[in-house]
Amino acid sequence: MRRYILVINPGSTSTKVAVFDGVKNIKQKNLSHSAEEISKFDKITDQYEFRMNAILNWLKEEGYGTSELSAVVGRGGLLKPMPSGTYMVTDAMIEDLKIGVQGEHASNLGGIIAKAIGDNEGIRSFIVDPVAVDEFEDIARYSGLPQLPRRSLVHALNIKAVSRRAAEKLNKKLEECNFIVAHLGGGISVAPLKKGRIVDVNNANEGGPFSPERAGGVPVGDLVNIAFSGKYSYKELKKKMVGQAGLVGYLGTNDAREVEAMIERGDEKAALIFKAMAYQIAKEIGACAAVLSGKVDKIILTGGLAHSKRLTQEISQRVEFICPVELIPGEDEMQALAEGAYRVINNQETAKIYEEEV
Ligand SMILES: Nc1ncnc2c1ncn2[C@@H]1O[C@H](COP(=O)(O)OP(=O)(O)O)[C@@H](O)[C@H]1O
Ligand SMILES: CCCC(=O)OP(=O)(O)O
Repeated sequence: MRRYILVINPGSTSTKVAVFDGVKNIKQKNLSHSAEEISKFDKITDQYEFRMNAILNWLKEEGYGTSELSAVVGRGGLLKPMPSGTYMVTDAMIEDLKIGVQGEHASNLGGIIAKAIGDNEGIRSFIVDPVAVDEFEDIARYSGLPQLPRRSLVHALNIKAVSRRAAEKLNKKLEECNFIVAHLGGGISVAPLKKGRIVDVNNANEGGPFSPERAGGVPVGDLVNIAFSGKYSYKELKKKMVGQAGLVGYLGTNDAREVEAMIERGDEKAALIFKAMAYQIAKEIGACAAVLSGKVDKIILTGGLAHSKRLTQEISQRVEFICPVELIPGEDEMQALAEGAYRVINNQETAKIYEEEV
């Protein structure tokens, strides 16, 4: 009997799910979730059943049973800062994913769902290059307020995967390249890669450019004022910053395709907001060029939003003075997750243990 690897990738606007035969993607579905659908849930862990059902229903529709799986691999979440690699999902990891030790994000469900399915079938579950991967240089950790160090929360999985692909095209090893990668998804990470290491990033959950549904960096004094205005509870304000801001806040949708349709219909506000998002992304790329002292081999635009010509042209015309811009729309995450699990089940690599690494 053939045995498959199930790949689960919960993002803020979607759950991507795929079945792999070895490292070959044989079936994939991107299940999109509207801001309205997601906003019903108070906490990320409350979405467990909703996302689990969506995955199991899809598997059933496609005619696969969980008994045909050899391993389950999920996108890892906001765990403690950790080195990159493939990790076994352990009980200690599950505890931290449930608490959300570095915050709330859909990717916290990746390991939780993977382990539930894996344990049920008596097979192994893994995560690969989670968003908590931390390769910062020490200089990047200072924020200006000693109590609040800057943190590495980043689309590490896709950033590493597309960077490997871009390095190959240059006939170089990743460790020989300096890249700036802008992952443009539900959240946005703009990261300088120095010799293949993510030495800084805006923090996709809390800073940098605004994104389809996140506020990004906002004026801090004004944020303190509204936090103490009595208008919002702690929970309401946290949720607003990561789920009801950005494109959702200005235009009521997290779907860039809908925003483009509004622009096509002549909506001037939508056009200006979309341009403003591009402007902020370009500005962050400029900052990364300074981190790399201008020695940049390539700027890479990736993630779902990199499908938008309007957005990538707007960004490119502001940054192509730095170096060539390459578009890798969508993501390599599903492939990277499957390959990470495959290397371990084929004994080419040993899975790391979370509690030994953090
Ligand atoms: N073909 C497309 N053209 C324009 N925008 C797109 C396209 N496909 C996806 N997007 C946008 O990309 C964003 C989601 O990116 P994605 O990387 O899938 O996010 P996540 O994994 O964080 O949920 C959404 O705003 C979505 O509307
Ligand atoms: C917290 C960083 C990861 C992130 O923002 O992922 P999505 O774009 O999938 O929401």
